[in-house]
Amino acid sequence: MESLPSFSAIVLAGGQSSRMGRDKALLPVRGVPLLRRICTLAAERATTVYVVTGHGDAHELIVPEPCRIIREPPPARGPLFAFSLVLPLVETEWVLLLACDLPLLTADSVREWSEILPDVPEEAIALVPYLDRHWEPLCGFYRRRCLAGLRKFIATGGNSFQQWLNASPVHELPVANPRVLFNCNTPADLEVIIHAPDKRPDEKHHERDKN
Ligand SMILES: Nc1nc2c(ncn2[C@@H]2O[C@H](COP(=O)(O)OP(=O)(O)OP(=O)(O)O)[C@@H](O)[C@H]2O)c(=O)[nH]1
Ligand SMILES: [Mg+2]
Repeated sequence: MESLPSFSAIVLAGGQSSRMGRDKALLPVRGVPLLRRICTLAAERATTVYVVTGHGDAHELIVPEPCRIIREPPPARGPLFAFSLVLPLVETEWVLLLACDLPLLTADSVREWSEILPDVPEEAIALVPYLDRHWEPLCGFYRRRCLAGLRKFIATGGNSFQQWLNASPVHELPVANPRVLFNCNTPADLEVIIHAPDKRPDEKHHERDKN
């Protein structure tokens, strides 16, 4: 049997959780903190998992053993910048970038998506879901060599994933079940996940990130 393509993972966990009102990464869903859940899932498939956070002391206690915590110095400068900080550490051609607030993402989806990697055109710098005329940048794969373009974009004052990806050659990642991308940003989103996890979380009822 052909072996699956290898990739690393970067989990971003250094946000301010201003809409949630408390650190999302620590929120338990069915007894497991969101950050711990996503790290465990990523570690099932990725060769190395990097967790980028400015909240290192609290996060160290819940991040599972094989993951590497990369402490980001304050002030937090947003997800695009945090990604650029850790990308130089990545040794595989592909890296899966993940937010910590994806409670419905499954290891099966990640495995399925990773099988597409060998077929992504050489010129593409990333394989990212595109739904409702928006990229879902914090649940997508990036080629390590996107770093040069990313640094240039940041140097010109850029901080939006949407703008960066719109200006770059990106391959769309087809997502059969968009529910797995559900993003838990607010107390209302958390309610849905805790009390009605099987209800289809409605796009209209959860706030999109402004990345
Ligand atoms: N390391 C790092 N992660 C970040 C930063 N900003 C956001 N993130 C992470 O990126 C992911 C998506 O961000 P959001 O869902 O907007 O989270 P947030 O910024 O904490 O929340 P809001 O303040 O409500 O926008 C989350 O996993 C955050 O923890 C940052 O400056 N550094
Ligand atoms: Mg979010």
